[in-house]
Amino acid sequence: MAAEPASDLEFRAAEPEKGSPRPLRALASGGGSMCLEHTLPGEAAFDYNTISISANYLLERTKHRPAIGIVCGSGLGSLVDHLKEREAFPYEKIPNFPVSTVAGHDGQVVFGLLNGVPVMCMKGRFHSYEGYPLWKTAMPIRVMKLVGVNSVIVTNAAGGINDKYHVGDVMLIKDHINIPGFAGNSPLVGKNDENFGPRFPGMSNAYDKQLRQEAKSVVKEMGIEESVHEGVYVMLGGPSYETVAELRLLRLLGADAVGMSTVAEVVVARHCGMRVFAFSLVTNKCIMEWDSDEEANHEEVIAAANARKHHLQELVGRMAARMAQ
Ligand SMILES: O=P(O)(O)O[C@H]1O[C@H](CO)[C@@H](O)[C@H]1O
Ligand SMILES: Nc1nc2[nH]cnc2c(=O)[nH]1
Repeated sequence: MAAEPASDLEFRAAEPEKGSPRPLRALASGGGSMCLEHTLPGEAAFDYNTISISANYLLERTKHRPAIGIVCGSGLGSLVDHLKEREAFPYEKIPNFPVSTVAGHDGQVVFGLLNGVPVMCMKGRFHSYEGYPLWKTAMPIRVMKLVGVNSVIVTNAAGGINDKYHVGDVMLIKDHINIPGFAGNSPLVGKNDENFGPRFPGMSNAYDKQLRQEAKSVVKEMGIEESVHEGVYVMLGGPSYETVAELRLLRLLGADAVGMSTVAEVVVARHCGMRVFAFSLVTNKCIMEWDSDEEANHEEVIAAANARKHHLQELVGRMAARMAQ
């Protein structure tokens, strides 16, 4: 008699190509609430029709018709806790949607009114270190697009590389460095779907200048200029945090803050013509000295996000109101 699998997940080897190492796939064995898919790098991205199924599922169930989307970073799910007329959809109920597996990422699409403005929020995002290919980490952006969203607010928790940055500071993102992209790992790899955008999208104005100006004026209104900067975000794959040598290299490259998300979402949002406003909350100061005994950890990331949630809720709320004008 075959042995029962020890858990919900059953690991089995996929058929390898001749001469290639054996990749492992984790498949849901059925009945469990979690479906962890370790997809292979070459797997084709969902096409327009498949994404339409996810979007239509939501459109048929929500009364809201948002033009603004919000992606909540680690520990920043509370950004959407005060929505009025809230309607929440767990990721596992939405057809074709991935599931969140990281602490601080709840796993719900939440619709509602933020300062009277209809918004669609991702309370929890996906990362490549969870086993998802980059196109799948950014697939919710395409769902947003088909729901009617034309501008996104993307948030994240990040380590501060710039030595002027302190824990709790906000960095308005003016540009990014796409390290996975340097190695050909992009959410747009594969056959281009012209329904979404062109084969070769430009990225030199990824972070909308006008929205950054609006954000600076909001920050002034809120009286928090001292703790807000503008800078460059660098994305690495994670899940390990950086070594001191890596952080020194990233500083030399011109990065001000480092994380493991955001860039794929922004690339996909720009590919399909959305306007992007993005910011990082600095949740930890990167350790740039070899004689330091400190180490970055996810608990401090979540704690720092929690400590600043009220300011960030206000920043996002005020930006949504301006973006809707
Ligand atoms: O980028 P978000 O999702 O905010 O989270 C950041 O925090 C986690 C590490 O603590 C990583 O997932 C990193 O990317
Ligand atoms: N890569 C990376 N991601 C983070 N997310 C929050 N802090 C950090 C960090 O220091 N490094």
